[in-house]
Amino acid sequence: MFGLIECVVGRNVSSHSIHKHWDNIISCWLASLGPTSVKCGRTLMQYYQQERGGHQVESFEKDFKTQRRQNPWSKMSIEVVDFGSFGLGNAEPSAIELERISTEIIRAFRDIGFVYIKNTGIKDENVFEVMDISRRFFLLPRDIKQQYARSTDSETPSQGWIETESLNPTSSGELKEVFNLSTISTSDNWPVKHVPEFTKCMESFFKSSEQLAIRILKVIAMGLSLEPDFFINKHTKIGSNQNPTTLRTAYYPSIQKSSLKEHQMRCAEHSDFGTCTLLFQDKSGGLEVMNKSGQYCAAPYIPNTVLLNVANLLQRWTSDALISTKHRVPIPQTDDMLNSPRQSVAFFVHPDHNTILECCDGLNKYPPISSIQYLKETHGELFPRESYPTGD
Ligand SMILES: O=C(O)CCC(=O)C(=O)O
Ligand SMILES: [Fe+2]
Repeated sequence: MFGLIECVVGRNVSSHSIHKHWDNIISCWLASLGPTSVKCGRTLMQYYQQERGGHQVESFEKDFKTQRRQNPWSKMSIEVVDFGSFGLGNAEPSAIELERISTEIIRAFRDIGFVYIKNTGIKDENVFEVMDISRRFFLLPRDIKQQYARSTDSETPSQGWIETESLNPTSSGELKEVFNLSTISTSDNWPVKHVPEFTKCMESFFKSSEQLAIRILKVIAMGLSLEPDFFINKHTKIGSNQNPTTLRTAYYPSIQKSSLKEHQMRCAEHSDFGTCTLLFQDKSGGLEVMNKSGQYCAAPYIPNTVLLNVANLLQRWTSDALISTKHRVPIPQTDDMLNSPRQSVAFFVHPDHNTILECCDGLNKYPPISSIQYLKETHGELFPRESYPTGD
């Protein structure tokens, strides 16, 4: 799209015909809306405002909205739910208010599997602190980071630094590195010498994310007409080696176009494994979520929100009533974005290893299975050991 813009503006044509070209471009573009449309839309809107005067903006907005209605990707807009009354630091709100929150979240979970929640008590400044401190780790030399690499055959197979991974085996490798924290209050495997604040900052963010996740588990249960503690009781060992819940800080370096492999992504198409995920993106955004028609649309950064999504195990647990939706982070389109590193922080919520997952509607669509067995069967490469601690 931007190539096209430069190409047209670069031609020696009258201002009238530039506008005509723009109208054509916009019509074509609107007719073939793609994943980056939202961002392009804003840029084009600015063009209209700056170059053509306010009178055009109204018609542009009208066209844009009409086209959005006609295009399947645009049918997926991710709702923003206000969690303020139940945010961290607040006591439990009234039953009516809890019902509103749970109804709104479950509606989004049934529909597209993703929802933004705002006023959670976790602020952008907390998120950016994790990103700033972890970036200092990611910028260390490789041989130092290797000392903190995860070991998949340990009891905590996700803990530590991962240089590169492929969430989707058909992808050509992902352009990211990550550091995972799953067991807190263990003194080993922290780069204390190099980034002294790293441990404290990650552990503190882990604890706030866990507290928020517990509140979210409550509203999910209520929205499904289950006992409010139904899920909470199965997530009691978060932060220990009996539960694989993981806080992940991810660093996506800037990209050299010439070294890109075919179909390579920053984060390949996948769905998450566990109960649900809390995702925090930096201001550059970049995440895309698949809609029901199989098309990707942008799930941009929205200040002071958490992007919450259903993961595979919760889909199975709810007999597919809640949807674990595919998502990805593709290679950005503009040179500016290619030259900018990207960061995100995710909290992957999982039940305790020994939880027996039985379809919670009682209809037994899927046979009961323990949570750790499910992970071993679906992601054996990440959980290769014969057994993992369960506390039984
Ligand atoms: O970095 C992101 O925004 C998304 C990462 C993600 O989806 C994942 O690691 O599961
Ligand atoms: Fe994911």
